[in-house]
Amino acid sequence: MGLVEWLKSQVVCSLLIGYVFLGSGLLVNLLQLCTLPVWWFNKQLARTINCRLAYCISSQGVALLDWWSGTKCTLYTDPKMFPLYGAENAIVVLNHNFEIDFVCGWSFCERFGVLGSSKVLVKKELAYVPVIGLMWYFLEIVFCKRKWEEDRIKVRQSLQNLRDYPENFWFLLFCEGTRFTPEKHRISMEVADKKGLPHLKHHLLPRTKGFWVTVQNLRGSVAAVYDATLNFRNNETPTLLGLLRGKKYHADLYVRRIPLESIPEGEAECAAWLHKLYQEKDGFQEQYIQTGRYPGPIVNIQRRPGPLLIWLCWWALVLYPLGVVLVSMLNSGSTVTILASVAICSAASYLFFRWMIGKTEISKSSGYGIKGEKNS
Ligand SMILES: CC/C=C\C/C=C\C/C=C\C/C=C\C/C=C\C/C=C\CCC(=O)SCCNC(=O)CCNC(=O)[C@H](O)C(C)(C)COP(=O)(O)OP(=O)(O)OC[C@H]1O[C@@H](n2cnc3c(N)ncnc32)[C@H](O)[C@@H]1OP(=O)(O)O
Ligand SMILES: CCCCCCCCCCCCCCCC(=O)OC[C@@H](O)COP(=O)(O)O
Repeated sequence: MGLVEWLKSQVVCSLLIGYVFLGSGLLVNLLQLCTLPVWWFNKQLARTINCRLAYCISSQGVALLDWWSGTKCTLYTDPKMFPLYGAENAIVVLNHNFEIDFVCGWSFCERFGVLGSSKVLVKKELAYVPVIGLMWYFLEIVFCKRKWEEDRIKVRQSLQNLRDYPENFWFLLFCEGTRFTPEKHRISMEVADKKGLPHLKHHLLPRTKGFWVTVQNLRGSVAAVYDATLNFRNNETPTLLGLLRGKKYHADLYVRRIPLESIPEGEAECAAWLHKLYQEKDGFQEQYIQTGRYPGPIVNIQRRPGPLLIWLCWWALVLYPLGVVLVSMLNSGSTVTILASVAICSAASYLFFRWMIGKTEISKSSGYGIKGEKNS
């Protein structure tokens, strides 16, 4: 391990990254709250401002992935479709096996210029995560309780609201509804048996209602579904903690563009279409595992410097006051007081950031998809 790698792996670096993320995030949240009056007289302007503000938060995840850890993201897709990515609204259907799949999603959004406006059908519990929750609220992200009877009206309404969104967006759907675990897989295959559906080897049985209601409500304002399959080289199971410690991974994403017109309108037909899509996705996963690559050609798309520049600005802006406080403490306080204050503040921010990271960990995944267990 070289000196730079060793430095990156030190807990103090993770602490500083967490501190910058929380400090800048809370500041952006405050600015987002200040946009509230703008919504009354110019909704589209308020939305555009909030896309830019959200970019200032989520681009830090991209900087962490692309620049700090140096993780490579390779895109397999039809080069003819390439010019459309980022130039149209799309629904993205992605497998849900990895703890950092959302960071890779952000990275691809950034490369195609839709990071600030990207959307997702997300579980309600994440609305209460500091920084991210409020950011998503102002981005009009669609929250669900994963209880269809309670969700159906709210989800439909939230989707309808997006029809006149002023920026191009990708709407991400993890149709499996929860992260893959062997137990959830076994149970979902029992459901597949009951429904007379073929077994999937690498995916949970997809939930179809969210997909159907999204297609139905965004038809006319979204041009296509991007069927996306993500994997990591060398059988890696990447983690956010790994990224924070500077560990480099290599993500491979296979994307197929499917025009929205080709998706059936009726609920049952749409559900059958999605089940077929997941059987195909399962085939791509199998091919990746066997051969280390996907069927399509590779399209080169480089990381961009924007997230790094913004991150550096945040470091300067957020660490400066911390430095001033430390220096004034050194000048005035007793050594014991200084050491105690530094230890308490470091421990508090470490625990807080560690709790947030816990939200991404599959070992702490919800009981959703396991019979009789609650969703959260
Ligand atoms: C060029 C580059 C292209 C792409 C780049 C890639 C990506 C970039 C894109 C965007 C990035 C943007 C943002 C990323 C940032 C952050 C995202 C982070 C993560 C958040 C993700 C989540 O929170 S996932 C959880 C929430 N989302 C979902 O759950 C979506 C899927 N779920 C649904 O659609 C559900 O239907 C529902 C939630 C709408 C409702 O759920 P509910 O459970 O109430 O109802 P269901 O109808 O689904 O369930 C009942 C039926 O299911 C059957 N059943 C029962 N048990 C199981 C089981 N274990 N498995 C499967 N099915 C089961 C049951 O029999 C019922 O069947 P019926 O036939 O009777 O309906
Ligand atoms: C520079 C540092 C940038 C780091 C940013 C990351 C901050 C962490 C904030 C937590 C964001 C939470 C996103 C979690 C995404 C996720 O993967 O959710 C899981 C759900 O789909 C399904 O949940 P489950 O049923 O529990 O499997």
